[in-house]
Amino acid sequence: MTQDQWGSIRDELHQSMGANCFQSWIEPLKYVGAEEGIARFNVPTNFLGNYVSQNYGDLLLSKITRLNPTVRRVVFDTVTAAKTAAACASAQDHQPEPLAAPQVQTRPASSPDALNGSPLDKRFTFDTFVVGKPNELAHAAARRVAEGGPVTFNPLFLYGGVGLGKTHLMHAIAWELRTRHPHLTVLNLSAEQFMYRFVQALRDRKMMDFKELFRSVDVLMVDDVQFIAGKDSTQEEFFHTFNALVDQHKQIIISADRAPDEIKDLENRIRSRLQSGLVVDLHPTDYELRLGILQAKSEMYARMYPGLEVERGILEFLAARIVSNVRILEGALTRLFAFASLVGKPISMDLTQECLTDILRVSERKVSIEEIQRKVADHYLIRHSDLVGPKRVRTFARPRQIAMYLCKQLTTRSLPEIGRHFGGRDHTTVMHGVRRIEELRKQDAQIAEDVELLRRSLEA
Ligand SMILES: Nc1ncnc2c1ncn2[C@@H]1O[C@H](COP(=O)(O)OP(=O)(O)OP(=O)(O)O)[C@@H](O)[C@H]1O
Repeated sequence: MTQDQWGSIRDELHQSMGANCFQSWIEPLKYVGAEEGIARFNVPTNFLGNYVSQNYGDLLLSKITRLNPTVRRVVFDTVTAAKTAAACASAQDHQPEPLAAPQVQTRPASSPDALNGSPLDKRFTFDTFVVGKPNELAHAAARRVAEGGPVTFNPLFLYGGVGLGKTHLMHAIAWELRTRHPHLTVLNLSAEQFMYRFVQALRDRKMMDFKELFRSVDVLMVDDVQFIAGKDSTQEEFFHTFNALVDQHKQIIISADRAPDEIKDLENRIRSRLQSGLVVDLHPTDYELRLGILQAKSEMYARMYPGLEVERGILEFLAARIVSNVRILEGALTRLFAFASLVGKPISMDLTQECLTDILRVSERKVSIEEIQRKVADHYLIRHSDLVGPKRVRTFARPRQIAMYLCKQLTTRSLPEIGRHFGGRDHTTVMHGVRRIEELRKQDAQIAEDVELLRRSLEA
């Protein structure tokens, strides 16, 4: 930031604070320069430095970062005439006095564009976000907002269940804006942090600062907005902040675990404000999206653990079995790679089942062997007795193998148990059947489609 730019910030502050306040607190600041992310000011007394830091620190930082996004901190050095003289004298003695001047600092911003909001997670970018049917609309809307053009829908309201990628998308927007429009001030924080800051500002009588800060951002992102339900004063302040930013055509992005009209104890005026832009939901993941995410993450892990890789069959198994949320899916893969590298074994199906027993048990869906047999028999228009009976003609043998394969994929039953349900067959017969279908799925499009159809109808 140049001295001229500081001059223009001073003018703005003069306007907004009023002459008295400005003369008391801002006029005495001497801007020294900005280096390595720190903007330095000299102040004549410790008291003034402390006061300005506590009461106007955030405001100054927000104005400075708008002009110079690399600045993360504002530091006030107390420079008195006596100290300057002492420093000169000691320099002449070649005994430099340690710089006794206390440095009063504003709290460091987590990253330049987030001011003091939540730090942005480096992993949460558009590049690492896997798009599928359940999240394609949310992804498209996020991309649109991240372009940073004229504000078309305000707010963008993203909602969906736990671990479905809301925070990931919000951070991706922030990263993208940072690259495309580095001059924009993006504040990203959770609704809980918003409330915390609000309460603190009330307690410290710094509401002016609070209001100024929130009204000075170009893009405001609030995660988990359902948190403010039932908290009346926070809602009130949020409402005013929201309106002020919308009036200035500043983009707001909100996330929540449910739609605005499902958030209880939310004032109606806020609810209708939240609905006034674009409301999009992230649907629960489907099999294809889970598989896509697993593939992307396993490629990443394969780079981190040279020599370890995971076969598609195992990824398909995990995608079919872990249906809860992406966080658990990721956790399973992390554990699998860490475990295999610790025990020094390749990632096999046995190792997967051993290492993930607890996750697989919790995620076990209530699909029974009987249900699978019934669906398969209906699909191929054969009788149940032929499906499990001894006849080896292909019209019965192929559906039987498909049913065995689905039992292995969708239940936690062991091979011998599955064998018992198929007319007391041996576990090696079941294993052969499962492997056969694994191969055929790659070679025979009709079988691949049948298996997929059956799996979907069993999962539904
Ligand atoms: N489509 C996706 N592609 C890649 N990773 C994803 C996707 N969806 C979610 N994830 C990952 O899943 C994890 C959980 O996502 P995130 O934290 O964004 O969920 P959330 O919806 O904000 O959940 P919560 O409501 O618990 O805060 C993150 O590690 C994220 O990277």
